[in-house]
Amino acid sequence: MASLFELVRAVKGAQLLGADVDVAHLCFDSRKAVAGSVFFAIPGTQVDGHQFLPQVYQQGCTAWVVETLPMDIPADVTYVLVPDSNEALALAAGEFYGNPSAKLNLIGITGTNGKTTSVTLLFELFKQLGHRCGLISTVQNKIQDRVIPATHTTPDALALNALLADMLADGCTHVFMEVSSHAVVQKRIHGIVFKGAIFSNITRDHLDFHETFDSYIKAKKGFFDDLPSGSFTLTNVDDKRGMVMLQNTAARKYSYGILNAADFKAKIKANVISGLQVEFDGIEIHAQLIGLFNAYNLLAIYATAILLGEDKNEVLLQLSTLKTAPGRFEQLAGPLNKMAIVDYAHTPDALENVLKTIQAIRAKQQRIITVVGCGGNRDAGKRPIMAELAATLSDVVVLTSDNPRFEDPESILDQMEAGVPSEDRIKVHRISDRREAIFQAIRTIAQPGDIVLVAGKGHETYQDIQGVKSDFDDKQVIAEAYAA
Ligand SMILES: CC(=O)N[C@H]1[C@@H](OP(=O)(O)OP(=O)(O)OC[C@H]2O[C@@H](n3ccc(=O)[nH]c3=O)[C@H](O)[C@@H]2O)O[C@H](CO)[C@@H](O)[C@@H]1O[C@H](C)C(=O)N[C@@H](C)C(=O)N[C@H](CCC(=O)O)C(=O)O
Ligand SMILES: Nc1ncnc2c1ncn2[C@@H]1O[C@H](COP(=O)(O)OP(=O)(O)OP(=O)(O)O)[C@@H](O)[C@H]1O
Ligand SMILES: N[C@H](CCC[C@H](N)C(=O)O)C(=O)O
Ligand SMILES: [Mg+2]
Repeated sequence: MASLFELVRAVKGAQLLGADVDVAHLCFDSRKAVAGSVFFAIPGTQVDGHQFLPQVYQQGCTAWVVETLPMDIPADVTYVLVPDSNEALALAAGEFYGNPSAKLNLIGITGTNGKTTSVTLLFELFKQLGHRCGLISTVQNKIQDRVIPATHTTPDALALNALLADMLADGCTHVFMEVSSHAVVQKRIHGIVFKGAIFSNITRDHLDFHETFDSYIKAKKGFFDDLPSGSFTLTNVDDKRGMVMLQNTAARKYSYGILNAADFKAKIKANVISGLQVEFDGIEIHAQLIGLFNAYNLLAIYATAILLGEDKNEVLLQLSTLKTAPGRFEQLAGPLNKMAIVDYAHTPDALENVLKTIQAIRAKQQRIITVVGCGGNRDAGKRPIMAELAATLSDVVVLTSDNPRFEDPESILDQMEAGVPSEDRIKVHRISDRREAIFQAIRTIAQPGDIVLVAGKGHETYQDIQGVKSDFDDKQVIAEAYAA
């Protein structure tokens, strides 16, 4: 139980009307409201949560947090009027769970690409260094070795604080989490105390939500703007917006880079099929991860570990043992020397990086066959760009579906195909059924020794068609194609 007044005391401009009450739960979804909950009415992207107030009242919720006053307020309701109910929810959730973030070494990473890879590697590294750790990521959440399924890259404020409290209760000292741009805008991380914040890179994505690239940049920058002076920031100075991110932060500023002057530098000695040979602070290591972009991920991880006070030699020793995150550049060898690579590249930048990496490490005679699609009800602007990149950087392309959601798969493919340069049309096939596309690519199009990149879904285990998620796992389908 907690007093409503106590829960919202940190919310600027909150006006409590009515007698203070004890609440047993916090909730922002009428479908989960139970008697004794305080209900936060949130204006969303689909509906306005305020419209569910009469319903939650019927369900026994007589404590409300609202941004606007409803017409009729029953006499037994206590309500708090706030300027921003997302912000109020986040602060109340922190208070309800005892502000666990402040008692953990919590590291957050934002950026278009590399978040899951980096937090997963940090989590594994710190476990190997002897710490008890938590992980919050797109693929999964983990408390040491216990898996808690993830529904979002960054959970909502309530789920996030509950998870951090569980991690703390379990004895975790270090937690590594992804911070999505949606989470910053929707204040899912408001009030969370980060010890460190990392910026990986920014390129186009999510413009369905943010509308312009500038507002997407501002959303990511908001993460750093809100950090207190006791935290540290670590930014990629080789990214054009790396320094912009830190312009208004009160936190200590550190940088990493391969091309430009930085506090933490790496030198690439070799980038081959078996991994990377990289030099950090004058010491060369072999890493099992492949591709230049992973050198950036490794450098950010190395720098974070040093900033958290870990021993340099011990960190470098462990870095070389780390393996790729699920669905990130996973290689699956097949019969006739065919090789499939499953990668979560679902943005133009990621696809370009992955294809350039494959070009750099392949043997001359190996052709690249790319199977790729673009998600429905997501940034449509990336569709022609991704198809163009696939066509120009591969020998053969199979355009296919990737979670069409509520859109017509053929219309998504039309938009992708429009980006293919006319001279590359000849290379491009179009098979909207993803299973069929993978089978064709592996069994019919690939010749012995060829490489098939299956991009966009990585670790995902479903295909979302019209809101129905059916089992679909690229790795599983590849294995079936190999065995057929
Ligand atoms: C666009 C977006 O981020 N939407 C998130 C947002 O929902 P919303 O604003 O659309 O909410 P809404 O449906 O309009 O409802 C408004 C309010 O009414 C409430 N409601 C609604 C219906 C009802 O019957 N009763 C009720 O009380 C809702 O609980 C909510 O409080 O808040 C919800 C609750 O926290 C999230 O589940 C939802 O994620 C949706 C499912 C989603 O697909 N989000 C994706 C885009 C997302 O968040 N992605 C990022 C980045 C991914 C990455 O690149 O890695 C992530 O962090 O996962
Ligand atoms: N540092 C990086 N720079 C550019 N591309 C990268 C980097 N790291 C990984 N990638 C590419 O981006 C894809 C997505 O990587 P990852 O899942 O780590 O990113 P993410 O930021 O978590 O993405 P999401 O926003 O979907 O959660 C990878 O499969 C790979 O193709
Ligand atoms: N978290 C991102 C990932 C997209 C991955 C791709 N497979 C898709 O479904 O579009 C999103 O929801 O936009
Ligand atoms: Mg992620």
